[in-house]
Amino acid sequence: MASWVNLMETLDKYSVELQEVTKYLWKLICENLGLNSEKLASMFEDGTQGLQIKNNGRWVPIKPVPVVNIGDIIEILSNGEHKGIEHRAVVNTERERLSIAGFLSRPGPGSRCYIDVLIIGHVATRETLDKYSVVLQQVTKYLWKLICENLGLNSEKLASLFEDGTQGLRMNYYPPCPQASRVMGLTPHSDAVGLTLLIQVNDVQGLQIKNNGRWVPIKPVPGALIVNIGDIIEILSNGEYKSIEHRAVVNTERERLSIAGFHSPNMMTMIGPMPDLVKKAANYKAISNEEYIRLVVTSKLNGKNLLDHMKLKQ
Ligand SMILES: O=C(O)CCC(=O)C(=O)O
Ligand SMILES: [Fe+2]
Repeated sequence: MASWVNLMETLDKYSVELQEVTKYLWKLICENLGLNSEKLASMFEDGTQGLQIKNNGRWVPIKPVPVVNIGDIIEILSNGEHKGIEHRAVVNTERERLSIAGFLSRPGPGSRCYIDVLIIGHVATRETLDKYSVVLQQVTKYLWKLICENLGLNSEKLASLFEDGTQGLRMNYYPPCPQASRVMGLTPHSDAVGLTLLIQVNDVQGLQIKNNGRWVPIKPVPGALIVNIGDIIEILSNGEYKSIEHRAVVNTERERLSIAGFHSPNMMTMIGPMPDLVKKAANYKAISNEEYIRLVVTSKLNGKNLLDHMKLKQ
């Protein structure tokens, strides 16, 4: 399966194709403005630095690579947890500088919005990611069935909740760090979704899971999918399944890549214990999926703290 998404190759292609797309955009802009497009494109070949972002009150210059800025809407939706990034552009004494900003917005309910974000302007990987997304959905379907059988539920129960749900793909890139023991690639957390299917793209070890209070490294096995139980399955199963706390550490010499496929139920699903599984008492409260998402985006990524908001005191 990993051969379907060779991330290194994909990222290389992405960078080349992004340049192609940019060239195409220059052409369109120039046509619109009646300018010489060759001349404009040549100005971008080695980029001019000009963008600066504010960090701890200081202006930090950003190299001319594609930049993603968090916008004000995300700041509002996340109730200030993620801050819209203050930025400015300075001018150069000798060279002119141009930039293009792409604004990403969610194209309405549906399962493909994150994938669309990943491939904006990048037509070549649409097919690869589409294929990969479908394979992941097939694998989860099989897993829903197994989990239902384990829990003594109707075998279609979970599949019906997740069928029109949300699927998100995140590609994680961890650069090498000479002081690897002093930094964390990804802070300890459990995934707020139902199930995560993860591949460790290259053979650099980095994923660790918490078992009996100790961090256990997960060895990368080529082509293997790692299945992480997320918080939603813990809640729906009334605690029969426990979500797994995990983190990613970095390597001193080698970069590391992973792709996480997140699977959440459809928006109509109540996030609470399934009635068939409440034998004595519900261990978690039930809230709408919308409220749950609000809780997720306003909570800090910190171990399994999200579940503290959902647990009912017995
Ligand atoms: O990089 C990894 O192995 C972990 C990624 C992860 O936990 C996540 O994306 O939620
Ligand atoms: Fe995770």
